[in-house]
Amino acid sequence: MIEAAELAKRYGSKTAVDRISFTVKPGQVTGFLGPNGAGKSTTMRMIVGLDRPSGGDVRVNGKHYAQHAAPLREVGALLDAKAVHTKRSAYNHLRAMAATHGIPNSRVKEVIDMTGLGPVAKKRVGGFSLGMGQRLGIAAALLGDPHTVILDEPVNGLDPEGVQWVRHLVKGLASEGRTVFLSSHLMSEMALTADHLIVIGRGRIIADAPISEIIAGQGQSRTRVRTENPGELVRALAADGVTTQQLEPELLEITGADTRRIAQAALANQVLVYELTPLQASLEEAYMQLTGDAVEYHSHDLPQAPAGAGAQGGK
Ligand SMILES: Nc1ncnc2c1ncn2[C@@H]1O[C@H](COP(=O)(O)OP(=O)(O)OP(=O)(O)O)[C@@H](O)[C@H]1O
Repeated sequence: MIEAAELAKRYGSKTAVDRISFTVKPGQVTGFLGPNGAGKSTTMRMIVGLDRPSGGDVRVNGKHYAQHAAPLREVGALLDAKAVHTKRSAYNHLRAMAATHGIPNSRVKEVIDMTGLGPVAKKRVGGFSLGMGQRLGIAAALLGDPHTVILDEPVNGLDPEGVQWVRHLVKGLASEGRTVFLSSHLMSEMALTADHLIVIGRGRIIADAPISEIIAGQGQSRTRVRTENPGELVRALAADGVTTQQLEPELLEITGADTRRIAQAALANQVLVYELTPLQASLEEAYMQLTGDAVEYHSHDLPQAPAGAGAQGGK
């Protein structure tokens, strides 16, 4: 269990994390989601004592990270996959870590097997690809067989097989009752991996809920309607403050009214409707709606492309 209370971090005049409170529970995968610069890495670094909070508090299983007698057995973290001595082999790197924490060599072999590093374990880490470096970082995080696992962007640089492997690994760790906290800016990946989401933007928590609730709550109900008399239906619904968009002569997309209300309006006005389809917002749409105001670097802040550039494909 990770518990943050009013946790804050300032760098000079910049507030990276703005008095956030949240709990990461055991037995499920909690995703930590947010745009670039939202404060995810800073928060994770404070959890493991690598950054000192400017305010508030964060504890793992009731104690500050450094107060644990054997922190590596309590919390395993992947924070910066590149922070490894490049001249050592993966095996020697893990062995050195294990030796300083009283972890037996047999565990080193176990995590090498778990992370698929076997074939490259004796090679120098300096020559590792980004994906191999990520696997080594995850192996190091799991070395102490910790109750709590914190992974900052673990799928960064992994190929599709690697992404799937991380997904199975973290779900497996959670099913064993461990606390798993995982950051990403990849919505699609979170939808497949996380049970619960904490969404952060500009250092503040925007949402903290089960993933299903985030999807259901954010996407305003939209319905696709085919009717022989769209004008009449639009008039009937407009009176109730509902927004409609006519996509084709007999096709409407209606926002802000559920299917029952649309059917009632159609019945009351004797309008024939021959399709009524609720449209669910994708996680991507829900995320864009949530973080719309919280993105630090908007793409449209970039200089405009010259007129006509990139316009191919338009109809
Ligand atoms: N050491 C530092 N000194 C000054 N500012 C910092 C420092 N570390 C982070 N920041 C700033 O704090 C904010 C949060 O950064 P952080 O790296 O925690 O975000 P993030 O959500 O992990 O982003 P990303 O997805 O890009 O890694 C950013 O605006 C960043 O520029």
